[in-house]
Amino acid sequence: MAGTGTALKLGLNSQLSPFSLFPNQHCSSPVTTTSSSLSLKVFTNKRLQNHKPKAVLSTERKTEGREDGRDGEKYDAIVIGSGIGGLVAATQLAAKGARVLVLEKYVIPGGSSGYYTRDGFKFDVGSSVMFGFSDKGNLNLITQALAAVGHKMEVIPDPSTVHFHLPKQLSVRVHREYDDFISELISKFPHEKQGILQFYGDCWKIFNSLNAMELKSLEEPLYLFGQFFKKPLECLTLAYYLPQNAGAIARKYIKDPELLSFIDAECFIVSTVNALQTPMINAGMVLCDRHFGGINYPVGGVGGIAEALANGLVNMGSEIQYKANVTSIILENRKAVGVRLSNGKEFFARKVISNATRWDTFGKLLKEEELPEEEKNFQKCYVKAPSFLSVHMGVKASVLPPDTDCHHFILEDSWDNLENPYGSIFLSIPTVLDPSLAPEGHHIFHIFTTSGIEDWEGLGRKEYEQKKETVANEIIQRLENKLFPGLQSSIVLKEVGTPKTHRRFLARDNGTYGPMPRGTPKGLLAMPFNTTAIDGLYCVGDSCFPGQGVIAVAFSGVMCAHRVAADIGLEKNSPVLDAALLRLLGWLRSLA
Ligand SMILES: NC(=O)c1ccc[n+]([C@@H]2O[C@H](COP(=O)([O-])OP(=O)(O)OC[C@H]3O[C@@H](n4cnc5c(N)ncnc54)[C@H](O)[C@@H]3O)[C@@H](O)[C@H]2O)c1
Ligand SMILES: CC(C)=CCC/C(C)=C/C=C/C(C)=C/C=C/C(C)=C/C=C/C=C(C)/C=C/C=C(C)/C=C/C=C(\C)CCC=C(C)C
Repeated sequence: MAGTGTALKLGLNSQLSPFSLFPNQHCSSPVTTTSSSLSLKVFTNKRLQNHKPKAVLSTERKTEGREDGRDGEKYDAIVIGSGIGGLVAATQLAAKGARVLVLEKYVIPGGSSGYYTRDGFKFDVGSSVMFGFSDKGNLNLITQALAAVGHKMEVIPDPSTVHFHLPKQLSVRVHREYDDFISELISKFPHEKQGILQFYGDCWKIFNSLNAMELKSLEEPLYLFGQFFKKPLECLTLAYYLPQNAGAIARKYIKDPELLSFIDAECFIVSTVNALQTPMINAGMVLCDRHFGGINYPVGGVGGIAEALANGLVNMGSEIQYKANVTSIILENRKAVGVRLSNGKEFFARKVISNATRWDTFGKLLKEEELPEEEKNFQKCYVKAPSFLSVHMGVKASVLPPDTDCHHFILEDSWDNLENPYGSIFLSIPTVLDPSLAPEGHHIFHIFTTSGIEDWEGLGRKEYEQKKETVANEIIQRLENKLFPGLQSSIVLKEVGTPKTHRRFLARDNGTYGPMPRGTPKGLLAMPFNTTAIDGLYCVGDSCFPGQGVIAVAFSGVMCAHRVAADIGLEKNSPVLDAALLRLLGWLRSLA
């Protein structure tokens, strides 16, 4: 690593372009790693060995034309975007025997679950808290997604999910062991012991029901009815909780307003809204998986997950192309048949799956089309959540008190600020678990807080840079005051990303963090699944059921792959039951 002074200078000056969260191709960046990421791995899985690898690095490497995707049905599916949602859909389909083409706008896979490197530090772009990464149960969807392409990642168990630092000096550590967490919470609210046990007890009812089921597409009737037949109690439990929210259930058992605010903070992490707006199924899933399978960090960083999935996809004979910016979805007779890139190239397939958000899919990739009723309903119930400001820093290790946890949530003075822009701060220090991510004697601080794009628009370049510096420094100062004395002076590298950064590099409308209910939702009832009103077009990712979160989008990918596989004849299907179920689901959504 360069000397400390040099690194700081680089961090603050030469690399802080308006969109400096991500690398350009001249610096130490994922670009270098991409080519090696496409190198072949030796798999023991027999079926993978039979596939001929076909790595395609960029659109320049191939000449494509209309006939390429169409005649002979070369591609069964095209996936727009390689976020975890898109990659899981693609790899699951490939594992079922489909031929898939993934088109990614950026230079590496992963979207919000990507990474970048600077001066010996390896930063996760977004997600650092990994659910679904254990080796037991049915809900370890990340482990399963990797296994489907013959890959297993080494993980480091996190002894706690998050350390909450809340108003009135309330400090709660969410221990990996459920009993330790519950005892700590009860010790802070002894008068609410019963309420605490009942609320988290309901969460376990949901988790255990989910964990007992085989997870596939809820839009596929043969599977859904089969599950009702095999696991009636579990399905009825889930159906009961499907339209409910965590806040309403918490209020049945708990009266203490401070404890209810704590439950709000628990839910805010999951959904960026309070408990009254958080679907109970999602709360149950997350608040229990962290104790059942635990939170596990992949050795080498989160970016390795997407790289392994992309490698696996290629090893199974499917393709991924980078720097492939899809600008429109091609329709024929109101059926999606292919996509067009910004360079004019066209690709065709039997099905098109969009991992862009529903706002981007219907607002940009299909902008000529009138918005279908279903999407109008979705937009009536859900708005784009604000984006976020992120600060990635390299700091001297001496600034960390002994036994510092990996993940922190900080809300200092008033519960009223929980959902306000810049109100609460998320901090991950992944080097606590995996020191290899930073040069010796250093740690990574990955800080983020909610922020709307409107705060960052209409500024001149200099003003924009100054504002980034000012806002980031305020956040850092708050962390220094609350937890890390001397933080400012321990920084050796700093990169600030704004909502504009996230809009540009993740191609998400307004840089949104994901969908957020407009009012009080009926649980998950209004959340659309993967099919759309356009024949042949499917959506996947966080604007689909069950919403935001890496494990949530992985589930969305599993569901999408199953529905598409049934539609192209790789899984059993029943067109008559399909039509009936899709109508029933549409009607249920209209009740929300
Ligand atoms: N745990 C955390 O700290 C954390 C932080 C940030 C994000 N996340 C999670 O990650 C989830 C997002 O996953 P996702 O799979 O829905 O999507 P994503 O936004 O991660 O990925 C979408 C991908 O599609 C690509 N793309 C979009 N439009 C395109 C186009 N027109 N042409 C080609 N490529 C295009 C983007 O470049 C990106 O790589 C969010 O729900 C969020 O919860 C978690
Ligand atoms: C169909 C009908 C009508 C009915 C029937 C009934 C049934 C059967 C049902 C069923 C259902 C199901 C299966 C469901 C499922 C679900 C699921 C799986 C879910 C999941 C979810 C998940 C989630 C939500 C997740 C999330 C996560 C997140 C968001 C995370 C985040 C994190 C962060 C932000 C980090 C933080 C940081 C710090 C603190 C630093």
